[in-house]
Amino acid sequence: MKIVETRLAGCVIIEPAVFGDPRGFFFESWNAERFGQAGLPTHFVQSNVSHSTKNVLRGLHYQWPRPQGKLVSVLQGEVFDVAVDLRRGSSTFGRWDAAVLSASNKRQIWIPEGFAHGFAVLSDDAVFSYLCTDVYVKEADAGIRWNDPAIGIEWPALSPLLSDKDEQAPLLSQVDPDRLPIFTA
Ligand SMILES: Cc1cn([C@H]2C[C@H](O)[C@@H](COP(=O)(O)OP(=O)(O)O[C@H]3O[C@H](C)C(=O)[C@H](O)[C@H]3O)O2)c(=O)[nH]c1=O
Repeated sequence: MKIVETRLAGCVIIEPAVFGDPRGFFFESWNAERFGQAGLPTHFVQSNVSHSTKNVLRGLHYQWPRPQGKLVSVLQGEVFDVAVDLRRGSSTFGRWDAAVLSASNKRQIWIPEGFAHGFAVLSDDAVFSYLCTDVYVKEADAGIRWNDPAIGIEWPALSPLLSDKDEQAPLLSQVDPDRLPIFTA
Protein backbone atom coordinates (compact mmCIF):
# COMPACT_ATOMS: atom_id res chain seq x y z
CA MET A 1 0.00 0.00 0.00
CA LYS A 2 1.43 3.39 -1.09
CA ILE A 3 0.26 6.66 0.47
CA VAL A 4 0.45 9.84 -1.62
CA GLU A 5 0.00 13.22 0.06
CA THR A 6 -2.40 15.77 -1.47
CA ARG A 7 -2.42 19.55 -1.13
CA LEU A 8 -4.88 19.17 1.75
CA ALA A 9 -3.84 18.46 5.33
CA GLY A 10 -4.78 14.89 6.24
CA CYS A 11 -6.27 13.96 2.84
CA VAL A 12 -4.26 11.25 1.09
CA ILE A 13 -4.41 9.06 -1.99
CA ILE A 14 -3.98 5.35 -1.36
CA GLU A 15 -2.56 2.99 -3.97
CA PRO A 16 -3.27 -0.53 -2.73
CA ALA A 17 -0.97 -3.47 -3.39
CA VAL A 18 -2.62 -5.34 -6.25
CA PHE A 19 -2.00 -9.07 -6.76
CA GLY A 20 -2.55 -10.07 -10.36
CA ASP A 21 -2.54 -13.54 -11.81
CA PRO A 22 -4.03 -15.27 -14.87
CA ARG A 23 -7.45 -15.30 -13.12
CA GLY A 24 -7.53 -11.53 -12.62
CA PHE A 25 -6.51 -9.51 -9.54
CA PHE A 26 -6.94 -9.23 -5.77
CA PHE A 27 -6.37 -6.29 -3.42
CA GLU A 28 -7.34 -5.37 0.12
CA SER A 29 -9.60 -2.32 -0.10
CA TRP A 30 -9.32 -1.78 3.66
CA ASN A 31 -7.43 -3.47 6.50
CA ALA A 32 -7.79 -2.00 10.01
CA GLU A 33 -4.32 -3.09 11.14
CA ARG A 34 -2.53 -1.89 8.00
CA PHE A 35 -4.49 1.38 7.97
CA GLY A 36 -3.77 1.92 11.66
CA GLN A 37 -0.04 1.50 11.04
CA ALA A 38 -0.31 4.19 8.32
CA GLY A 39 -2.22 6.60 10.60
CA LEU A 40 -5.44 5.99 8.65
CA PRO A 41 -8.85 5.13 10.16
CA THR A 42 -9.33 1.75 11.75
CA HIS A 43 -13.09 2.04 12.21
CA PHE A 44 -15.96 2.62 9.76
CA VAL A 45 -19.64 2.37 10.50
CA GLN A 46 -21.34 2.77 7.11
CA SER A 47 -20.63 1.59 3.60
CA ASN A 48 -22.25 3.29 0.59
CA VAL A 49 -22.54 2.43 -3.10
CA SER A 50 -23.83 4.73 -5.83
CA HIS A 51 -24.19 4.27 -9.59
CA SER A 52 -24.00 7.27 -11.88
CA THR A 53 -24.00 7.80 -15.62
CA LYS A 54 -21.60 9.96 -17.64
CA ASN A 55 -21.38 13.66 -16.65
CA VAL A 56 -23.25 13.11 -13.38
CA LEU A 57 -21.72 15.30 -10.69
CA ARG A 58 -22.55 14.47 -7.07
CA GLY A 59 -21.43 17.06 -4.54
CA LEU A 60 -20.03 18.96 -2.90
CA HIS A 61 -21.38 17.41 0.29
CA TYR A 62 -20.39 17.32 3.94
CA GLN A 63 -22.07 16.51 7.23
CA TRP A 64 -21.91 18.79 10.26
CA PRO A 65 -22.33 18.03 13.11
CA ARG A 66 -21.49 14.34 12.98
CA PRO A 67 -18.85 14.79 10.23
CA GLN A 68 -18.04 11.75 8.10
CA GLY A 69 -14.55 10.73 7.09
CA LYS A 70 -14.72 8.81 3.79
CA LEU A 71 -12.56 6.17 2.17
CA VAL A 72 -13.68 6.34 -1.44
CA SER A 73 -13.02 4.06 -4.39
CA VAL A 74 -14.41 3.27 -7.82
CA LEU A 75 -15.49 -0.26 -8.66
CA GLN A 76 -16.53 0.46 -12.26
CA GLY A 77 -15.66 3.30 -14.62
CA GLU A 78 -13.72 6.47 -13.91
CA VAL A 79 -14.44 9.63 -11.89
CA PHE A 80 -12.80 12.96 -11.14
CA ASP A 81 -12.94 12.98 -7.35
CA VAL A 82 -12.70 16.24 -5.39
CA ALA A 83 -12.16 17.13 -1.75
CA VAL A 84 -12.47 20.62 -0.24
CA ASP A 85 -11.19 21.41 3.25
CA LEU A 86 -14.03 23.12 5.15
CA ARG A 87 -12.50 22.82 8.62
CA ARG A 88 -12.37 26.14 10.43
CA GLY A 89 -8.79 26.54 11.68
CA SER A 90 -7.23 24.21 9.11
CA SER A 91 -4.08 25.41 7.33
CA THR A 92 -5.73 24.36 4.04
CA PHE A 93 -9.22 25.76 4.72
CA GLY A 94 -11.10 26.53 1.51
CA ARG A 95 -8.58 24.73 -0.67
CA TRP A 96 -9.36 21.81 -2.99
CA ASP A 97 -7.56 18.89 -4.51
CA ALA A 98 -8.66 16.12 -6.85
CA ALA A 99 -7.65 12.78 -8.31
CA VAL A 100 -8.90 10.52 -11.07
CA LEU A 101 -10.12 7.31 -9.49
CA SER A 102 -10.99 4.34 -11.66
CA ALA A 103 -11.65 0.64 -11.56
CA SER A 104 -8.44 0.24 -13.54
CA ASN A 105 -6.10 2.38 -11.40
CA LYS A 106 -7.72 1.09 -8.16
CA ARG A 107 -6.73 4.30 -6.37
CA GLN A 108 -8.62 5.35 -3.24
CA ILE A 109 -8.79 8.65 -1.41
CA TRP A 110 -9.05 9.09 2.36
CA ILE A 111 -11.08 12.25 2.98
CA PRO A 112 -11.02 13.21 6.66
CA GLU A 113 -13.98 14.46 8.67
CA GLY A 114 -14.77 18.10 7.89
CA PHE A 115 -14.18 18.00 4.13
CA ALA A 116 -16.72 18.54 1.38
CA HIS A 117 -16.61 15.75 -1.20
CA GLY A 118 -17.86 15.31 -4.72
CA PHE A 119 -17.11 13.62 -8.00
CA ALA A 120 -17.90 13.85 -11.69
CA VAL A 121 -18.24 10.75 -13.85
CA LEU A 122 -15.83 10.62 -16.78
CA SER A 123 -16.72 7.18 -18.14
CA ASP A 124 -20.04 5.99 -19.59
CA ASP A 125 -21.07 5.10 -16.07
CA ALA A 126 -19.44 4.54 -12.68
CA VAL A 127 -20.05 2.51 -9.55
CA PHE A 128 -18.74 4.43 -6.53
CA SER A 129 -18.13 2.70 -3.21
CA TYR A 130 -17.10 4.33 0.06
CA LEU A 131 -16.77 3.69 3.77
CA CYS A 132 -17.80 6.36 6.30
CA THR A 133 -16.60 6.98 9.85
CA ASP A 134 -20.05 8.09 11.01
CA VAL A 135 -23.54 7.29 9.85
CA TYR A 136 -25.71 9.48 7.65
CA VAL A 137 -27.71 12.05 9.60
CA LYS A 138 -30.17 13.72 7.22
CA GLU A 139 -30.50 16.82 9.40
CA ALA A 140 -26.72 17.30 9.33
CA ASP A 141 -26.39 16.80 5.57
CA ALA A 142 -25.00 19.96 3.94
CA GLY A 143 -23.39 21.10 0.73
CA ILE A 144 -21.65 23.88 -1.14
CA ARG A 145 -21.79 24.81 -4.82
CA TRP A 146 -19.70 22.61 -7.10
CA ASN A 147 -18.43 25.56 -9.15
CA ASP A 148 -17.93 28.15 -6.42
CA PRO A 149 -15.46 30.64 -7.98
CA ALA A 150 -13.98 31.31 -4.54
CA ILE A 151 -12.81 27.68 -4.38
CA GLY A 152 -11.95 27.45 -8.08
CA ILE A 153 -12.10 23.71 -8.67
CA GLU A 154 -10.71 22.90 -12.11
CA TRP A 155 -13.33 20.33 -13.14
CA PRO A 156 -12.89 18.53 -16.45
CA ALA A 157 -14.85 20.05 -19.31
CA LEU A 158 -18.38 18.66 -18.87
CA SER A 159 -21.95 19.83 -18.65
CA PRO A 160 -22.78 18.27 -15.29
CA LEU A 161 -26.02 16.47 -14.46
CA LEU A 162 -26.82 17.59 -10.90
CA SER A 163 -29.54 16.86 -8.35
CA ASP A 164 -31.84 19.79 -7.52
CA LYS A 165 -30.17 19.91 -4.11
CA ASP A 166 -26.75 20.33 -5.69
CA GLU A 167 -28.02 22.84 -8.26
CA GLN A 168 -29.24 25.02 -5.39
CA ALA A 169 -26.28 24.55 -3.04
CA PRO A 170 -24.91 27.76 -1.47
CA LEU A 171 -21.56 29.34 -2.15
CA LEU A 172 -19.06 28.89 0.68
CA SER A 173 -19.36 32.61 1.43
CA GLN A 174 -23.11 32.16 1.97
CA VAL A 175 -22.69 29.46 4.63
CA ASP A 176 -22.98 30.54 8.28
CA PRO A 177 -19.44 29.96 9.63
CA ASP A 178 -20.99 28.29 12.70
CA ARG A 179 -22.34 25.66 10.29
CA LEU A 180 -18.86 24.75 9.11
CA PRO A 181 -16.77 21.93 10.62
CA ILE A 182 -14.06 22.67 13.16
CA PHE A 183 -10.50 21.43 12.61
CA THR A 184 -9.35 18.92 15.19
CA ALA A 185 -5.70 17.87 14.79
C1 LIG B 1 -25.70 10.02 1.45
C2 LIG B 1 -26.93 9.23 1.82
C3 LIG B 1 -28.13 9.41 1.18
N1 LIG B 1 -29.22 8.68 1.56
C4 LIG B 1 -30.47 8.87 0.81
C5 LIG B 1 -30.97 10.29 0.82
C6 LIG B 1 -31.61 10.46 -0.53
O1 LIG B 1 -32.98 10.02 -0.48
C7 LIG B 1 -30.85 9.49 -1.44
C8 LIG B 1 -29.83 10.17 -2.31
O2 LIG B 1 -29.07 11.02 -1.49
P1 LIG B 1 -28.08 12.07 -2.14
O3 LIG B 1 -28.73 12.71 -3.31
O4 LIG B 1 -27.58 12.95 -1.00
O5 LIG B 1 -26.92 11.12 -2.67
P2 LIG B 1 -25.51 11.63 -3.25
O6 LIG B 1 -25.71 12.82 -4.09
O7 LIG B 1 -24.85 10.44 -3.80
O8 LIG B 1 -24.76 12.08 -1.94
C9 LIG B 1 -23.48 11.60 -1.62
O9 LIG B 1 -22.61 12.20 -2.55
C10 LIG B 1 -21.36 12.67 -2.13
C11 LIG B 1 -20.37 12.30 -3.19
C12 LIG B 1 -20.90 12.25 -0.80
O10 LIG B 1 -19.70 12.24 -0.51
C13 LIG B 1 -21.87 11.93 0.24
O11 LIG B 1 -21.57 10.67 0.79
C14 LIG B 1 -23.26 11.93 -0.18
O12 LIG B 1 -23.74 13.23 0.10
O13 LIG B 1 -30.19 8.57 -0.55
C15 LIG B 1 -29.18 7.75 2.57
O14 LIG B 1 -30.21 7.11 2.88
N2 LIG B 1 -28.00 7.57 3.23
C16 LIG B 1 -26.86 8.27 2.90
O15 LIG B 1 -25.80 8.04 3.51
